[in-house]
Amino acid sequence: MTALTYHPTSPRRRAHPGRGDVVYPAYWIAATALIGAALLGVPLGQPAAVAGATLVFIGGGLPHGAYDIALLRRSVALGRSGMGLAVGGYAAIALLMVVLWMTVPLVALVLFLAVASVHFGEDWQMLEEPLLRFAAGAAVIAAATIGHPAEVSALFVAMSDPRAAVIAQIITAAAPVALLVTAIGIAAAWRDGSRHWAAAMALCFALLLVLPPVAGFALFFVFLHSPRHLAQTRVVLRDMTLGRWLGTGALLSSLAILGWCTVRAIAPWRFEPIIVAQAFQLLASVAVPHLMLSRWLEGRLSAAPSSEEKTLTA
Ligand SMILES: CC1=C(/C=C/C(C)=C/C=C/C(C)=C/C=C/C=C(C)/C=C/C=C(C)/C=C/C2=C(C)CCCC2(C)C)C(C)(C)CCC1
Ligand SMILES: [Fe+2]
Repeated sequence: MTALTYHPTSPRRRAHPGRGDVVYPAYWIAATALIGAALLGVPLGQPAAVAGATLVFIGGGLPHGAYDIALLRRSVALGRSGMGLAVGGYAAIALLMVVLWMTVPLVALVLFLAVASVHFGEDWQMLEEPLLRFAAGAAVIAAATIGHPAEVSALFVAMSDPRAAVIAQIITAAAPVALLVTAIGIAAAWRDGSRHWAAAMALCFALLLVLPPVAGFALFFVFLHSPRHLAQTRVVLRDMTLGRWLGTGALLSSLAILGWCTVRAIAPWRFEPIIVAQAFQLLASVAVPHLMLSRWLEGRLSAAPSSEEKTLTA
């Protein structure tokens, strides 16, 4: 992994050389283990393996959004009522997304995929062009879909309704363009010094293409996307004790799961999605406030660069 340091650059360049080049050894270990399992013929697409991958992406991925409110508190001074408003607003937006899943699941699915593309595109801070970043974000979905159209289509349908198969078809049609644009993004990231990230993402896209979709997604989400967030967050919240850091992650992630289970138990649902579909619906629900907050915080930081930003955006 590369140290989280700031690289000074020309004031006209948005992206800093080597910026965002954060990959931990755990990623290479997990990727190697998955390749080994696939070569040994482990059935990674079977229900038990999908359930395992679901546990991994919920347990390992959910905590990375748990510090959103703590980050907000570092950015603006919040009194008691301000805190209540922030937490309430965050939970209300997530709840609104849950209501969308209940009432218009197809709209929720389209919104989820769009939000995910923008959010995963934020990992590509080394790319200056917003369209390149969006394509790179969308390529995570595109690679899994073009590699396993039937499985992804079935998952989309399980999350929403039978018309979702058309969405999988549209993504399959658009996938070559997204992947081609992303290849340019990878080359640019490599050229500009973010070599660990470029190599890790190139391998991840290849694995998303060949491995069953939930396994490939768990690898990306838990070992590439979340650690980047967590590393940046830890820099800002460095004075949090380890106990409080772990406690916040565990508590808020558990609350999000508990909230999901409560709503599922008391609200009238028209359908009963399988567990992996529900796990993606839960992610989608917290993804919306997570994206809104991360964009707002980034906007504030770029409007008022501070010494903290120098480390935060490294
Ligand atoms: C603070 C707070 C809280 C918590 C929170 C949290 C914990 C968050 C998290 C957040 C997060 C954690 C986010 C995430 C995001 C994610 C995403 C955005 C994802 C995406 C994905 C996708 C898009 C996928 C796709 C697919 C499918 C679905 C199938 C298969 C294939 C594929 C892979 C393609 C609460 C609510 C309790 C309360 C208030 C405050
Ligand atoms: Fe995230």
